[in-house]
Amino acid sequence: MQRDSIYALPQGQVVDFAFNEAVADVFPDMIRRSVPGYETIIGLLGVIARRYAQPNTQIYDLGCSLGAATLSMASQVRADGVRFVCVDNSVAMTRRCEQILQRHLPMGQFQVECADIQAISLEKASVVVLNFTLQFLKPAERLLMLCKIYEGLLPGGVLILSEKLQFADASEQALLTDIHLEFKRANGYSELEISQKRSALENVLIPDTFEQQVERLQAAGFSQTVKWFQGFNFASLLAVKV
Ligand SMILES: Nc1ncnc2c1ncn2[C@@H]1O[C@H](C[S@+](CC[C@H]([NH3+])C(=O)[O-])CC(=O)[O-])[C@@H](O)[C@H]1O
Ligand SMILES: O=C(O)C(=O)Cc1ccccc1
Repeated sequence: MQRDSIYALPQGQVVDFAFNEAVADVFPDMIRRSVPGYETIIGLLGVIARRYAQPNTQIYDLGCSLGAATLSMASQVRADGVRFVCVDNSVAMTRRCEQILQRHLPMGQFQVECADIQAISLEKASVVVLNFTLQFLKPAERLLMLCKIYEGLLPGGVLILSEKLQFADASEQALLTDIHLEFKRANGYSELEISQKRSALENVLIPDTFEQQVERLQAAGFSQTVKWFQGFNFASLLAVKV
């Protein structure tokens, strides 16, 4: 695995974060050292998918990056005739994702598409995964995305939604942000790396509060929403279409 040193040297002017070739090259290391609980979430979302996957349906991995969520689900799901549809709008990611999935899954069991997740249509979905992807859409566009997912889900289907959280309470926000910084330091990131990446993400990753997430899921039609994981300021929810 290649080590992430993208923000190790001073960058006169830090440009907005993008999922380009350089990021794709180091992505597994970057996300593991940046998102507390990432590997646990990947493993456990496979267990959730196993419960909700229905025979002869599709499982969508939206903002799939290198396909980690799909690989976990493919190893867990037992239902017959399930197809994985992996979508990401970064060519750097989808090219690598295609190669990785080819090594692990039979052809015909998956499809990788380079597209904006807002532009695709979902069909016969029993499981939809948004693992740290919704946070990169413009806030005003997030509800419409969830409405589309709700429409595409079959009855009894599930959305697994993982997001970086913001907190309305200032002291909770300060504490969890601070512990997240400590987590990054503990994983070997320098103060320069941490601060340059923070600037790069400032206008790109805009977190919502847990309350906003639940309200929006309800507005989209989901009647049951459960938070099943939280690691500091990162959480994962599941929302069921009854
Ligand atoms: N509008 C969009 N359309 C399609 N893709 C998008 C869009 N916006 C962002 N992306 C893609 O969403 C992914 C977000 S990373 C997901 C990790 C993965 N789920 C994992 O479980 O390893 C999370 C992170 O890096 O914090 C990137 O690959 C973007 O190109
Ligand atoms: O690094 C951070 O602070 C994050 O919020 C997570 C992240 C992880 C990988 C790419 C972009 C953002």
